[in-house]
Amino acid sequence: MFQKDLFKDKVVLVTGGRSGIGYAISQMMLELGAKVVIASRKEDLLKQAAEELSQYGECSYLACDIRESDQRTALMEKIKADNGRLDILVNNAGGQFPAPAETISENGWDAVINNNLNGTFHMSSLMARHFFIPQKEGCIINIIANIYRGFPSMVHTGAARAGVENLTKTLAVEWGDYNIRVNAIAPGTIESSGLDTYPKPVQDILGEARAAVPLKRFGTVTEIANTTCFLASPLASYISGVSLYVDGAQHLNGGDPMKLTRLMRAFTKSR
Ligand SMILES: CCCCCCC/C=C/C(=O)SCCNC(=O)CCNC(=O)[C@H](O)C(C)(C)COP(=O)(O)OP(=O)(O)OC[C@H]1O[C@@H](n2cnc3c(N)ncnc32)[C@H](O)[C@@H]1OP(=O)(O)O
Ligand SMILES: NC(=O)C1=CN([C@@H]2O[C@H](COP(=O)(O)OP(=O)(O)OC[C@H]3O[C@@H](n4cnc5c(N)ncnc54)[C@H](OP(=O)(O)O)[C@@H]3O)[C@@H](O)[C@H]2O)C=CC1
Repeated sequence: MFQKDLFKDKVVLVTGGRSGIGYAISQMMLELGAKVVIASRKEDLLKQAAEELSQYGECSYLACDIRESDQRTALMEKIKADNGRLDILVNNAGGQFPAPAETISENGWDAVINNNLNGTFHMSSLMARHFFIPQKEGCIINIIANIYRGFPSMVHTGAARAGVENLTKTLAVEWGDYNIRVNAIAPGTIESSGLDTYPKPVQDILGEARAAVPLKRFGTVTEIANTTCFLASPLASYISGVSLYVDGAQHLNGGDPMKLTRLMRAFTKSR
C-alpha cells in the first residue's frame, strides 16, 4: 500500500518487536526498506524473531528490558556502533495484567508503571539525546491503549498510558525545536499474541467484546503497522502531538466497561 523503499536507509528501533504488534510493525518497516533493530527481554524468542524477519530485510536484535537503565544504554551503544544513527523509535514494548484495582499490590502497580510509563520515557529521552537532537531530526511513536473511558480492570496501565499520552504532547512541543515528531497510537482490542497471555475471564468475554465494537470486529496487527508506517512517513510530516485511536470506534461505544472487573473479582476469589 505504501511506496516501495519508503523507509530506505532509515534506521528503526521497535521495542517489543519479537511478537504481535511489534513484529508486524518490524516486518512492514523492513518490507519498505528500513533497517530494523528489535529489542525485548526473552533473548531466545527475540533471536528467533530477528532470524525470521531477516527474510524481509536487515534486522538485528539486542535483549533489553526497557525498565533497566544499563540495558537501555547498551541498546543505544549497539545502534550507534552498527548504524551511527537512529531515525524512528517505536515504543511498543509493554504489558500489564488484568486485576480489580483493590487487589493490585504495590509491586504490581510499580511493575506496570515502570514498564509502560517509565520505560517509554527513559527510552525516548536516551534516543533523543544521542540521536534525534544531534541529528536535528527524529520520529517517536508510542503505542498506548484505549484509555478514553479510563481502563476498568487495568487501572495501572490506564494511568501509565495516560502518562504516555500526555508526555507525547509535551515532547512534541519541547522537541519541536529539534524537528522531532512525537505521536501515539491507541489500539483498541487487537487480535494478537498479547491477547493469549490473558486469563480465562478475558477469554470468556472476547466474543461479547468483539460484537460491542462499532465495526463489529477486533483490529489486526497489520492495521496498527499501517498506522505506524503512516505516522513515521513523510505523509505525516506535519502531524505531531496526536494520539490516534485505531479501534473501530471502540473508545466511543465498546460495551460494558465494568464486565471484566466483575468477572476478575469472581475469578480472584475462586482461586
Ligand atoms: C475485553 C477484552 C479486554 C482486553 C483488552 C486488552 C487490551 C490490551 C491488550 C494488551 O496489552 S496485549 C499485551 C499483553 N501482554 C502482556 O501484558 C504481557 C506483558 N506483561 C508482563 O510482562 C507482566 O505482567 C508485567 C506487567 C511486566 C510484570 O512483569 P514482572 O516480571 O515485573 O512481574 P513480576 O516480578 O512477576 O511481578 C511484579 C508484581 O506484579 C504482580 N503481578 C504480576 N502478574 C500479576 C497478575 N497476573 N495478577 C496480580 N498481580 C500480578 C506480582 O505479584 C508482583 O507483585 P508482588 O507479588 O511482589 O506484590
Ligand atoms: N493486543 C492488544 O489488544 C493491545 C495491545 N496494546 C499494547 O501494544 C503493545 C504490543 O502488544 P501485543 O503485541 O499485543 O502483545 P505482546 O505481549 O505480543 O507484545 C509485548 C511485547 O513487549 C515486550 N516487552 C514487554 N515488557 C517488556 C520490557 N519490560 N522490556 C522489553 N520488552 C518488553 C514483549 O517481549 P518480552 O516478553 O520478550 O520482553 C513482547 O514482545 C503492548 O504495549 C500492548 O500493551 C495496547 C492495546 C491493545
